[in-house]
Amino acid sequence: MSEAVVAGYQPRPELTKSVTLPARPEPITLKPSETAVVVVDMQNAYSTEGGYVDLAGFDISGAKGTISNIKKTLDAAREAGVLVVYFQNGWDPDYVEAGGPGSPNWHKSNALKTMRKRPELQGQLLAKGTWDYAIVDELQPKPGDILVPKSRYSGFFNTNMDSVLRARGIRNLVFVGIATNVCVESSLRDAFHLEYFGVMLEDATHHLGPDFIQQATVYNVEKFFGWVATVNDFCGAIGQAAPADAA
Ligand SMILES: C/C(=C/NC(N)=O)C(=O)O
Repeated sequence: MSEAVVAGYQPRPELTKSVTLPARPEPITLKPSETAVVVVDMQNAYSTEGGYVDLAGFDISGAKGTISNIKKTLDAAREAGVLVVYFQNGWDPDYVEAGGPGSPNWHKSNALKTMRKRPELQGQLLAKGTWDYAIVDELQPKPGDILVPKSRYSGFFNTNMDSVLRARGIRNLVFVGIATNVCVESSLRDAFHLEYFGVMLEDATHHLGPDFIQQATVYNVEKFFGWVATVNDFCGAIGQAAPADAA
């Protein structure tokens, strides 16, 4: 699987001015040209009624607010010249990439389990080319954004995410998306082990499961793997690097 760059990109002048993002456990300095916002799996599957996680029985009523907070984040990031990378989770329509019974994914994936329980859904959940797999309308990628398809929870596993980032000199990753406790946390942990500075915008993520699980990931990120900030703080800080102010 390889990444795709959304066509029509107009290169912007390189922005070198650093900004300080108020974050926990302490503020973190970000240079826009070395920072990317990573949008994790904002597909109909994870945030729209009738999508996979809704059909699997998870509560996604909070997803609407998450979508609008992500939109705000992306508007501010693009304005400041920050790279936007989308992860898109799923498999080929025959589910070869999902793995068979020899893969733990076959046993743990709630999408695959839901389709085994309801065979009429076979071919519809997280299959490339379907509505379920598509990025939600409100967050459609823009020219210059990068799309990284992935087939497991972490966006660094069996993808070229690391090369894509290293080729562009990216050192800081600002994570938004769904689900906080699954693909966001898995990717942020892998980012940490690959020497990236990971920030999670807590109000631009949403969890699958009881509310305490969101707090568990926030705790893990803040204490062990990275930094936690809010959408308003990110937008305020990155706004300081808008082109008119660029050094
Ligand atoms: C449970 C689940 C989470 N995905 C995610 N994007 O966090 C899945 O893909 O089955």
